[in-house]
Amino acid sequence: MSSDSGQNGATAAASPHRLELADHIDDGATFDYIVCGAGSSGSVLAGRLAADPAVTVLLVESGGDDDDERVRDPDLWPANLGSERTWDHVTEENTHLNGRRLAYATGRGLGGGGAVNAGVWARGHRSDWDSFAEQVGDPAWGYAHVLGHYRNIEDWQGAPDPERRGSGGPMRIRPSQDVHPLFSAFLDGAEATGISRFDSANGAMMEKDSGCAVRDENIHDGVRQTPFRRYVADRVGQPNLTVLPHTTVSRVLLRAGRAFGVEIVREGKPLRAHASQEVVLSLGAIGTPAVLIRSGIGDEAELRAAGIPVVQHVPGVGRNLDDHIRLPCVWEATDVPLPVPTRSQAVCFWEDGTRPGAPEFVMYVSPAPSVSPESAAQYPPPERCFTLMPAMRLRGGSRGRVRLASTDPLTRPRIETNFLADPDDVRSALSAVAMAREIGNSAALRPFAKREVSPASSATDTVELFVRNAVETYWHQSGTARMGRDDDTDAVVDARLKVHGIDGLRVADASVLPHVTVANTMAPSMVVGERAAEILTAEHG
Ligand SMILES: Cc1cc2nc3c(=O)[nH]c(=O)nc-3n(C[C@H](O)[C@H](O)[C@H](O)COP(=O)(O)OP(=O)(O)OC[C@H]3O[C@@H](n4cnc5c(N)ncnc54)[C@H](O)[C@@H]3O)c2cc1C
Repeated sequence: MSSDSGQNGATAAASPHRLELADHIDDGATFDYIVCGAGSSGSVLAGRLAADPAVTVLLVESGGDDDDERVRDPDLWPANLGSERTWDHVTEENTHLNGRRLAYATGRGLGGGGAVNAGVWARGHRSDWDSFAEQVGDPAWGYAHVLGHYRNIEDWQGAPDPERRGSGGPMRIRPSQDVHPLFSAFLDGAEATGISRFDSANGAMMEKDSGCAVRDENIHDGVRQTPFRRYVADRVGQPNLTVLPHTTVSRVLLRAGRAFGVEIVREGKPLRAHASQEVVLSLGAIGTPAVLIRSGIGDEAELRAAGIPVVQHVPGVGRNLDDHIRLPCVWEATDVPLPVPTRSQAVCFWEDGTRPGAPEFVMYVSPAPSVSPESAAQYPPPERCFTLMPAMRLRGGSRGRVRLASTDPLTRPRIETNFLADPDDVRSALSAVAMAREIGNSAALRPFAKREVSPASSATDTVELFVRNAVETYWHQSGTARMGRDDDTDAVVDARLKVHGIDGLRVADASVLPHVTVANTMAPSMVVGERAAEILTAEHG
């Protein structure tokens, strides 16, 4: 392996954080496993597989290395948006959002979304995991089993909870420190609505219908703990692991119903890498369906229309795109000092009875304007303000779809979010905004709130117009290659993450989740990486 002379040149070579990454592979080189995508799931999987020195692993990533202050310092996370560290997808027009197109970024580079995100550690609710286990018919996806994965993943720094929290795992997790009074007031305001307060957002609270707490975060000594840094970086240099950045997977190589490698593009040149055991797609909920479709695995009518030879008719590929929608509501702030970093230190969850026992709503706070361009035009945010950001899950009728716009691997896919297509989701959005208004206008937040800016009304028509202009993604794209039972014709992979009808090909990332978890999706994506490692190790030794 030689030094990566990619984007940062000589200056970056002096950095103590710089890793000696591969800068080429031979055309036709063979590895036991090829893991495609070095994001939250792929990093966990590649790191776990490479722990066995007898196993060779190629980890391919389209983006660059992670030697970047915007990765290390979680307070700089917004600076990653629009940079080379993100795929800056833009959705198709959505008639339910007044024809708006949404910015729809995902992470790019070593660590993927886990290197650019806001550093919230949110593990998913018991009901999420139990519903996955039920949908795939395998208790190994259930909460009880997943708690074991979390105990292995975490090095928990908060109040001891040995039943639920791990110690000594790769990810150092702690409750947010030095909580600013704005966030304490937010928690007081949430409690005043009847929501109970918990010690941690990821302990017993993830077994209740509602709750509020200081958030947990994957930050240690001010440095973000990325899945890549914590699972892979220490193994870079091992002879059995090749990490190849700046390399894009164009398609899976398939013969007689079996995957035997991938076609990749590096510096504009196509190359092939072969896998003697398995190819795993961990390209995220937008990247994975795009590569499956380019490989001839997808809806046969769509493949034919794109001129791609049909290898396997799997109609669910790219469908069921799930996410949280975010509904930022703004208050002008008083002269009381506001926190400087834009990361929320508190969170609350609640349910509306759609899925009894499963919270549908989550809310964070930003001490800054965090609104869509259309909402900003309608309700200009003052210079000093804070934003309450309720978010909600979508019902089935509002799920979206990812399709190819071109067979070129670097051309953005077409993404339809379909947000708010289901009329019941409009009703839920109105109730989410009502809860934000109750907390934002509560006595607890009065010292911080000079006046409500948006929506500042309870009139249904006004709030509905506000909602359709305000909706934004929470960047929790999931579900586009979802797991399901063998007789579930819309599922893409089975409970063991194997692509239906194809041997030697698995998917391990947020795209396999049948629905988005209650809050953020990095930790659940890491569990998918852990499950994939558990499955592959059990099957291949
Ligand atoms: C701005 C932002 C803020 C977020 N905030 C939080 C948060 O605070 N907490 C939280 O839990 N979650 C957060 N998330 C979500 C979380 O980061 C993702 O859900 C999670 O990283 C998904 O993991 P993944 O492995 O499925 O995909 P990713 O982490 O996206 O990894 C996929 C990788 O595959 C690579 N790739 C894609 N296509 C190709 C190709 N053809 N060839 C080669 N490589 C390719 C990508 O570059 C990427 O590195 C945030 C996401 C974003 C974008």
